[in-house]
Amino acid sequence: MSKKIAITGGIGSGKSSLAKILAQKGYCVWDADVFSREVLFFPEVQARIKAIFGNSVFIGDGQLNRELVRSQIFANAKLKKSLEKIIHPAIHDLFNSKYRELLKVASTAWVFYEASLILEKGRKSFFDFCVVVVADENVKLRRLSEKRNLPEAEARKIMATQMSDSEKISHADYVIDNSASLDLLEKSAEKLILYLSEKFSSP
Ligand SMILES: CC(C)(COP(=O)(O)OP(=O)(O)OC[C@H]1O[C@@H](n2cnc3c(N)ncnc32)[C@H](O)[C@@H]1O)[C@@H](O)C(=O)NCCC(=O)NCCS
Ligand SMILES: Nc1ncnc2c1ncn2[C@@H]1O[C@H](COP(=O)(O)OP(=O)(O)OP(=O)(O)O)[C@@H](O)[C@H]1O
Repeated sequence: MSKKIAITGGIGSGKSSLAKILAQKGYCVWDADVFSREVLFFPEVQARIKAIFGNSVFIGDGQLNRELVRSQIFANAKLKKSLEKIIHPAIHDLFNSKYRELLKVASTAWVFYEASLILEKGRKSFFDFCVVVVADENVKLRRLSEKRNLPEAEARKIMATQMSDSEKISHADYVIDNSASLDLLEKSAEKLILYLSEKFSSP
């Protein structure tokens, strides 16, 4: 039986790093941030975003000016909600249509789905299993600033809109602490696979 396994966690916790390790091990891994970039090219999605944010949020080739939208939505909860109301249903539809296609050819595949807002949006029950990645706040802030060039003040603003790690942990089926090295994250990924293989029997 196929399984949908959510990987969630706060900004900078290491979801993408865990997802990358799993993909390197050959698992099927999808990324909600990639889906969100894809749906942003859908004409109906662009039209609705333009109606709220104005034409200037799209630059050449129909690309979203991400920095501009980021600065607007994390300073204005109403705008953030409006954007999510447009993008999230489109992402959900894309997931479902991809999942249906996958099941036609691989009915026992596990799909790992990396997405930041699964718990905030009450989407846990859509998945068979939910992995929460956490890391110490200072570690997340340092990584985001040094490796992603995201200033601490901006990172904190985004964190303030997300569920705290302690609350996320209370909803998790499995928790990975990624405060230490990438080698240790790889070991945690291996342990996770062993756990899932016992729980679900191998894919
Ligand atoms: C605001 C946008 C344009 C900023 O783009 P940018 O390239 O700077 O960031 P990126 O998309 O890589 O997101 C980085 C991280 O920010 C956090 N984040 C993004 N959107 C949100 C949100 N709506 N609420 C809370 N945190 C968010 C997540 O932890 C995410 O992993 C972009 O994040 C976006 O379109 N957000 C709305 C869609 C959404 O909710 N995405 C997140 C889940 S799919
Ligand atoms: N254990 C680690 N050691 C060192 N650097 C790490 C570790 N884990 C992640 N990083 C780095 O920290 C940054 C944030 O990690 P990552 O992108 O995996 O987080 P994320 O949870 O996917 O963030 P976002 O919510 O923004 O998508 C990245 O630059 C990544 O390379």
